[in-house]
Amino acid sequence: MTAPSATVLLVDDEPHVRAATRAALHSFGCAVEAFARGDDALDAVAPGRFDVALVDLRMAPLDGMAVLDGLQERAPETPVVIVTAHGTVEAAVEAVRAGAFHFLQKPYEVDALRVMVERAVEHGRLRSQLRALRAELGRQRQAGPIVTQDSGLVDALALAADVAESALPVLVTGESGTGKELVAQFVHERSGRRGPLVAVNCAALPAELVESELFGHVRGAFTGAQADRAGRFERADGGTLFLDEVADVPAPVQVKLLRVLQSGEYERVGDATPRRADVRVVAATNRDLEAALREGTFREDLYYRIAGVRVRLPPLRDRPGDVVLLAEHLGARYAEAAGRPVPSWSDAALAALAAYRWPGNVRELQNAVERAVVLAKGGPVEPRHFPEEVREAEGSTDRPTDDAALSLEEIERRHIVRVLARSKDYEEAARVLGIDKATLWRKRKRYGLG
Ligand SMILES: Nc1ncnc2c1ncn2[C@@H]1O[C@H](COP(=O)(O)OP(=O)(O)OP(=O)(O)O)[C@@H](O)[C@H]1O
Repeated sequence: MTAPSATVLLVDDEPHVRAATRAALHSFGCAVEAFARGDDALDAVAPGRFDVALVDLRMAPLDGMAVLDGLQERAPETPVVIVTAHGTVEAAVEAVRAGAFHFLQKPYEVDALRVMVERAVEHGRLRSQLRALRAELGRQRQAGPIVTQDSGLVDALALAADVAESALPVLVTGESGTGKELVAQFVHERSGRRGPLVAVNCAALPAELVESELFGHVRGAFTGAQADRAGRFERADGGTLFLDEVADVPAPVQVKLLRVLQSGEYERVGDATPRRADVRVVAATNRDLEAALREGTFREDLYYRIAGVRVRLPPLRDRPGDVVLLAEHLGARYAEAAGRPVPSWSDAALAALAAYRWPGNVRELQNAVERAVVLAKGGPVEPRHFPEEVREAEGSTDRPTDDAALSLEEIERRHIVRVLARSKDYEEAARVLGIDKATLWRKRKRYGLG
């Protein structure tokens, strides 16, 4: 058997057929879960739990077609082989049309069963691989150039480019939506590594699953581990692993992470066999890792291992010159992908973009820009095409403001916002405003301008 660890779901209401099929499957190394009823079988189904399903067509209360339907809904990756009685080829063909992988006519030889299961398992594996590849391609297609004119960010990217070809880990820090994943792609593309870029978000996983997600597990390692499974390190072999929200790696797993970073060695959960992976790690966090160090929730040795090369991404509000640049870039890119004309921007729209604080950083800007391009229907983008909070950030929007009702302070704040948006750095803004940098800094703090 090519796939000795394949787990087969067997659904047949005849006890002797179940027993005989189970014995045959065991004899070529498969694990089997057998059910007499389709509804009980469907209750046991979860994505990735079975490598192949062998389903009898004629059963009650649920027949094979209904089980096929349920399987496609709950575990679309699992290939289904429909088993039919002699002379019911038409129904079997119908099942294949409805999405079954193939059918097997009773009575069949054990060898025919073996070949069918082997082919179905292989088919399922290829399908999963294809899906993973498509996801990777989608990820790569989305990645565009990193657009910035901020000198701090340019320096940080130059450092990332300098170390890209080495195997050194890189730590990318920045608020949510500042482009950490984009930097991981930037490093991977310049690394010359032929393997894939695989991403894992440690904060999105329940703590008890992080280890098995990173390193994989063997069948039976814990409840729900129905089959052997490769982890992200294994899948990223020869490539790059983007470890997002690294501060959320639970303490016991941090030790194992340190080990794989130092020696390339790790073990799957439930298996003592050491494995090796050649993986470059780009870690990211939007939290204060130094604070986590002080609090003792993040290991110091791991910190020094991953933070040797550090790329700091400033929040968008601290890169006022980037907002308009990015809006134009993202607007043109979106319009091109959506087959719409490249948008033009009214002055009021640009002023509104520049005045807003963008707590969700570039991701929020991207959403606002895409929405505006759609709503503007090919005409110039106006403030009314932005979400309310963006519209309201600037006084000079579509809604005329009664300037006479504003305090001097508010007028000063708005003027500073406007000048910051048009200046390439704080020095230039201070010059335009006719104040020194320290005064500008105090005013920025007072008005919450980054
Ligand atoms: N400087 C930039 N130039 C062009 N696009 C950018 C830039 N920064 C971010 N983006 C785009 O903004 C979106 C958010 O970026 P990304 O997903 O890399 O952020 P992140 O910091 O990883 O966010 P999170 O912490 O929430 O996961 C992406 O679509 C990315 O392509």
